[in-house]
Amino acid sequence: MGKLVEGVWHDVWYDTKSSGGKFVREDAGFRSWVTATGEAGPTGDSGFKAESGRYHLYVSLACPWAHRTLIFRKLKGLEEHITVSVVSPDMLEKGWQFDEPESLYGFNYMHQVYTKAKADYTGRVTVPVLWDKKTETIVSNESSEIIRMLNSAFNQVTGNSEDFYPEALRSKIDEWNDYVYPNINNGVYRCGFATTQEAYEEAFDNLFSALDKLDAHLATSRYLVGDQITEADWRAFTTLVRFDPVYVGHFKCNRQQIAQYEHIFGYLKELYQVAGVAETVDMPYIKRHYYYSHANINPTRVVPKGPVQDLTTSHGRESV
Ligand SMILES: N[C@@H](CCC(=O)N[C@@H](CS)C(=O)NCC(=O)O)C(=O)O
Repeated sequence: MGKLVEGVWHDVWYDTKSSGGKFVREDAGFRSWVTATGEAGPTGDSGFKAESGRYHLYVSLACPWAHRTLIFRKLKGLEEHITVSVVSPDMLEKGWQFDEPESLYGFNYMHQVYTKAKADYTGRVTVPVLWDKKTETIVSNESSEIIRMLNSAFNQVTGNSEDFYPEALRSKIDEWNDYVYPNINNGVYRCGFATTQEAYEEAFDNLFSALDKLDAHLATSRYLVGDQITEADWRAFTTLVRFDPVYVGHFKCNRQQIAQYEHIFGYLKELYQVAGVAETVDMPYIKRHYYYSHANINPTRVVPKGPVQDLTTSHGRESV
């Protein structure tokens, strides 16, 4: 784990001293958009037109943010149009690395992808990364924006017009995202990476009150926003599916398991059972990444065997 400073790799853990023991996630550095026409999106430069075969995703199967992009690639029929490289589950002193040299340039480390895009880059080397093979640069390393691109920019390429961010529901989706991101998606990391008791307890309380609220909402609402699956659900899903196998133990999110939440558990199973989604979930890889890579949290690097959890059984959500 570390970061680039003016293009040079430094092996440093997160600085929580300057924030009272709290983990604060850095903003992403590359913020352009692929669009249907190649015009600029809401931020960044123009010139990234949606074309088959032009783009490449760098992901970790463990990372909940990268996982979002894999789900959208799958559900939007983009597998034959956007290629993928998967990093090794083990993120060690040199950050994300590849088990085999990656296919585009033969790089062994993810930080080489960043310095290929910007030789003097300063910042964390995160996944996911959406790479443009044509101009040889990073389009975006912000998953919330990558999934919006995948949701709509390639519709003419794929003929798939399924919409997980429909105009009429946007304000409700945004509202849920703004609540779920700090308290749940990043909330588990704020528990696990806290370096003071106070910072941990604050994150823990926020996390479980948010999960309580989610459970109550899902008692009467089939999905987060009404009766159709939206982006807000996929953003929640990637954290919920990792919760019992990883976050309960490794990140000390142990007031209760998701399996003990009546409504969230059925909701998690239903999302898992959507065609194609289970194929994006690699639980042995996910567990190996967290328990092996964060040696300051788990110095023995022993990966727990449990829990035994079957997400393919009846979810019972039809009646909600
Ligand atoms: N804003 C980014 C966050 C991505 C992120 O933090 N990814 C983590 C893995 S889950 C990462 O690569 N961390 C490496 C690091 O912080 O050095 C996004 O949503 O795309």
